[in-house]
Amino acid sequence: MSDVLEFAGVGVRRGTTDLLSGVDWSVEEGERWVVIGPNGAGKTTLLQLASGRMHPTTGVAGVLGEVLGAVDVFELRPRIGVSSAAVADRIPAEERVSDVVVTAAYGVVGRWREQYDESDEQRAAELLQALGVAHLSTRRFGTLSEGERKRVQIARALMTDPELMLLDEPAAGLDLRGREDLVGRLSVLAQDLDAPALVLVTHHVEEIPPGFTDILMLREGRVVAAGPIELTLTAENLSETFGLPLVVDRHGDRWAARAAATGDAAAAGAAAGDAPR
Ligand SMILES: Nc1ncnc2c1ncn2[C@@H]1O[C@H](COP(=O)(O)OP(=O)(O)OP(=O)(O)O)[C@@H](O)[C@H]1O
Repeated sequence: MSDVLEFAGVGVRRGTTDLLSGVDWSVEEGERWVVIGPNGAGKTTLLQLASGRMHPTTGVAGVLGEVLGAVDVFELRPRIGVSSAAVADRIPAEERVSDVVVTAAYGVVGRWREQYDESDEQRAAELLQALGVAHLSTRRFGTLSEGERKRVQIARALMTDPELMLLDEPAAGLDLRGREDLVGRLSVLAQDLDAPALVLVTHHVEEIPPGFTDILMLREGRVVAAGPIELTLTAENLSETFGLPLVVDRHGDRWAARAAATGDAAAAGAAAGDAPR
């Protein structure tokens, strides 16, 4: 079994709807994965499995060497860092930024009467520094901009020194400066050999931080393609994933995509046209 994630034939069904079907996916220690796909493709469902917050209906989902359904998820979850809008929504607006981070060590949101070790306070300060938000440590979380909140959330998710870190659309809602700042910081994280395995969900290839190694492309709950980014992130695969003819460009270590013009539609169009609806 892979060290981090090993999904074999994984499906999730709700009522008569298949949210995921036949997903095979392995994530090894040290890998940095992007999960990309259109709205409703099943990306968040996949992360819920990976974080031990949902069990598969079919197949076998291995997470950090344990099989979901045969492990106490309350022991598994602290080993996984999650940054998502759902987690952010649970953080009280009046919470001090430094407390947002340090409380992660105790698996709670909202500081009450807990006593925290000095070493925890020190680690929280270092993480806020690394994410470029140390100057905000005494501010209330609710007063931060969206970009600042995202960075604080990532610091919180790293606080427990997780073995796996899941980032659900970390750049959503950020302006260009905020996005570029975040992509740069995630790139530093991706290249840190001590960082946990990373899985980042996005809708946009422009948000792939340099240093990410692999990509899983999802459409309608099924894997279109998965593997090393340079080999897998092709116009054909992206067109099939999003169901329209797309052109993919690489500029150094960054990616960009746009709708194919009439002239280059032939290259990408066949893939999109043939894609399942
Ligand atoms: N409990 C449920 N019952 C029925 N359908 C559900 C349920 N939960 C999610 N879905 C559907 O499953 C599909 C996949 O949802 P999911 O949130 O995983 O997609 P996503 O790729 O994360 O989408 P987005 O990019 O919009 O966030 C969606 O069509 C959603 O409406």
